[in-house]
Amino acid sequence: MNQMTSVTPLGPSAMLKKQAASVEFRNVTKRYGSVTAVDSVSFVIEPGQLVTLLGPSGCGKTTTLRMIAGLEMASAGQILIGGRDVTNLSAADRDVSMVFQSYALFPHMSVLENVAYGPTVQGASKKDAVAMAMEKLSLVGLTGLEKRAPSELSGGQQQRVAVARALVLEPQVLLFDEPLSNLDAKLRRRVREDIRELQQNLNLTVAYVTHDQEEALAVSDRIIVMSNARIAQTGTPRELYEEPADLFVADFIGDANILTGAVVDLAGPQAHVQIDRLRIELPHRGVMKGPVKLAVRPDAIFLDETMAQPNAVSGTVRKASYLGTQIEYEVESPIGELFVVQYGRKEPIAPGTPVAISFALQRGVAIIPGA
Ligand SMILES: Nc1ncnc2c1ncn2[C@@H]1O[C@H](COP(=O)(O)OP(=O)(O)OP(=O)(O)O)[C@@H](O)[C@H]1O
Repeated sequence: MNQMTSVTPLGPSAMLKKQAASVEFRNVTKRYGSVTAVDSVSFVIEPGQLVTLLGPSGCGKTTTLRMIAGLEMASAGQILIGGRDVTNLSAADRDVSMVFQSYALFPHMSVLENVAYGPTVQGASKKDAVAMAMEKLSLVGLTGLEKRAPSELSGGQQQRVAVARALVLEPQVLLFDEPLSNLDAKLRRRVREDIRELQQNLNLTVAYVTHDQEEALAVSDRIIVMSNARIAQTGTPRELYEEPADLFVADFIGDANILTGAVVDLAGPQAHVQIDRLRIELPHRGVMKGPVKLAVRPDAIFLDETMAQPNAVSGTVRKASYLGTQIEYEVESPIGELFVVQYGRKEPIAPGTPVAISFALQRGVAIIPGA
């Protein structure tokens, strides 16, 4: 594989600011022999949006990203960038740049040379290439470090060089393949915020691969959740968290208590759901009367020691962990073992204490259709 970050040629208009472009997959499939890595996937990334491809190892997200770049060719289907069919175009003809997980910096070149390399190879004069590189290094906050070798930089700084090198040819689309995986936990948060800020300030179209759901929730305009080579659900972070389409998404995005209940009545857009002694009303999302699964977020469950709740299930606290900003509980109840998170400065409820369990109905409880 070509380890050069940029896969974009420098055309005559490369010095001009380009418009962010859309990316569209129409029933795209990728097969490696008998393995189907991506199976008839369709989506649209709107211009100027940051969209993450999120899913467990082996679900097909890297293959999808590499097909946008033209580093893998689709076995079937159509890929459009900015409305142009690029399905059969090589990487060099797609106007796309990629930041690789490993950064792929040239160790024997300075920071400046690394960033100026792409424009130089593509025919820019040395002066223009240096000017373009300096501008991008300034954008990523590395002015002053131009002469250093990559080995003289921290992991976070190396990552920024990789971003500057991908930006320098002003591609229509920028791709990130697990960009934070070589950084320690503390840096990760800062760098992901930097990437998001840069993307928004420059109005870039970005496709971003991660298997970390928290990272995806934090940086994305929209998330494409993949499972077994297919799309499980596409939506904003909030839509995925609050209205997971199936048990896989409910479990993969954030923590969820998966409970069994029954729709006992349908009234307009609302479903009346019975879970033991709890009766709740939720938007029905196409469910029929009968058994359903519910995904209940840990912070949508309330525990009350007074036991005086009319619409509540009784339970017993089994474990309480005080974590500073939150207290986490394991609670035993007739509706199952519950994982509960409470925020705010409170004394933890002691293990063994009987509690009344109720749900926040406005948010954090979702019906899973078809479950
Ligand atoms: N070059 C290849 N030859 C054969 N099979 C491949 C090849 N590349 C990927 N695959 C297979 O395709 C499937 C999807 O791989 P892909 O790398 O896209 O997954 P991923 O979601 O990015 O996983 P990870 O998070 O582990 O990188 C996997 O089953 C993988 O083994």
